[in-house]
Amino acid sequence: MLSLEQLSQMVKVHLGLYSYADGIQHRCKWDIRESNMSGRGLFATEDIASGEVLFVDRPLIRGPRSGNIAPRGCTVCNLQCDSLFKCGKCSLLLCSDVCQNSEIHSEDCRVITGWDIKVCIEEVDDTLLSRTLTPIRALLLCEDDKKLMSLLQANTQSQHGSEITYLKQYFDIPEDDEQLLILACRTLDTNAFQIATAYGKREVSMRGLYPVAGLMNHTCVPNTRYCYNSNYQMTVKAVKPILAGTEIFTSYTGTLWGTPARRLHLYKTKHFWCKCDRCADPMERGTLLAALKCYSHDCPGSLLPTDPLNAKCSWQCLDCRLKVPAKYISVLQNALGSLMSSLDFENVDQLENFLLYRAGNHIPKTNQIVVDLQCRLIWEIGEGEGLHWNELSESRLALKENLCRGTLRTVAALGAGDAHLRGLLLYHLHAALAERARRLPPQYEELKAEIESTIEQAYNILEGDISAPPDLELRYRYLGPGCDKPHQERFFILDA
Ligand SMILES: C[S@@+](CC[C@H](N)C(=O)[O-])C[C@H]1O[C@@H](n2cnc3c(N)ncnc32)[C@H](O)[C@@H]1O
Repeated sequence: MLSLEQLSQMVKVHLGLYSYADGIQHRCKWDIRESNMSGRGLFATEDIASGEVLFVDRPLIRGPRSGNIAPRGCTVCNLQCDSLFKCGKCSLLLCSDVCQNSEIHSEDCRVITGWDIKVCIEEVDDTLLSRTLTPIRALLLCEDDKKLMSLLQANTQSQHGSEITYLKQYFDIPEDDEQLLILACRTLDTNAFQIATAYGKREVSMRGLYPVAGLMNHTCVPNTRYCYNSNYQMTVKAVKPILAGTEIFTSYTGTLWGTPARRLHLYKTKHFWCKCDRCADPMERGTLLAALKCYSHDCPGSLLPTDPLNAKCSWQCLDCRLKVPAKYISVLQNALGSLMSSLDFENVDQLENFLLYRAGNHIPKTNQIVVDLQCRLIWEIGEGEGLHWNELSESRLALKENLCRGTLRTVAALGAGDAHLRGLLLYHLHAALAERARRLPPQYEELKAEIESTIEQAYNILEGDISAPPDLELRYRYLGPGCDKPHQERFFILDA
């Protein structure tokens, strides 16, 4: 078996930090060690400052995600569009002659047409082919990259790799290829990251196998964030100071999900029950993201798990101390699920109405469902169809500002540091404040400091991130600190 030292060296060659040819090793501030969490992990070898880049990883393979309900898109440019057609030779989905004649497609097509086909080519399920394309691309890797892939953890539960059984309905896949495909599926399911797409672009969701990032273990309040550039490179940065000797973590779940939802997701997808400090704290650092309304009708209190590390524990009301067994909690959670599925998430009027006037009857305002609705409204108000800045009522503008402030408080209470979500929320708060100042110029002096500091902090967090709002930099230049243009000119970008 390969030692950690050898793995470290392979990883550093992959990152371009180590060259076998001249034996030069560039410095980096972390190493791979045995982790108390599980298997191996990344550890800081020196103190790392907040915002520092830890590494820039590139994917061994990338391509569409494996979910059943993934929308259809071009397998070369990833765009979801109306002009999709199937390649006549391999059945992969494409959107144009350019994509069909591309090198990416000719390689994909070469692998698939190399297998004997069992049915007529038109009968091949293009959705299944898209779902299996990322592991198929593992067959194109050079030997060194195949070796690096094989060194990553690969969970072997039966769900991982089952898509290859379906693929075999259509193709006679040689044994060696099949083994590598199954390994790639397992390795991807254990390690892959969803790749963010450009802001507002209609692309299919993609995943990438980033071997260095894949060595990071999970905690529910991680000390890093990551972002992508247009070449699919992933930059991992510290979101808070990381002391030498400390483990470097990422998160495999949503930041604003409550503990039961996060733990169940981690168990189903990554096969472990998280026991981090946040999971162990019934109050989730005061955020109460999992809280449910007390079972007792006349009590305004919130129910929380008595022992969050035990999925079958009873819940207790913070006010009246009523204890509710786990089976009734599931009933409550299912009822909430049904209530939410009755909402039309595209309809901002309906969401706003539900949030302001109905949600409180069913759910505490700290619950993750309410927080999720709040975020949906934040992202839409000012940007969505019919909700552009010049179309907004005063009350909607004020609502956006309040929702941003409330969600920023939740993110801060969690101790998430300069997480990506904080950057986005600061950007949206800035945008709401700038719109207020544009409408009421006399208020500008009062708002100026906050307009400047929110866009500066947002810029520092989101700079270089492909999913950042496209006007981030312009806003930073015109509305951030240090701009020497007169007031009216600074605001011209909002009118543009
Ligand atoms: C992407 S790998 C992380 C690196 C892995 N430890 C290794 O040795 O390659 C993900 C797997 O690591 C394990 N893991 C990660 N974080 C964990 C945690 N907080 N607690 C328990 N297991 C964890 C789980 O088995 C999970 O499926």
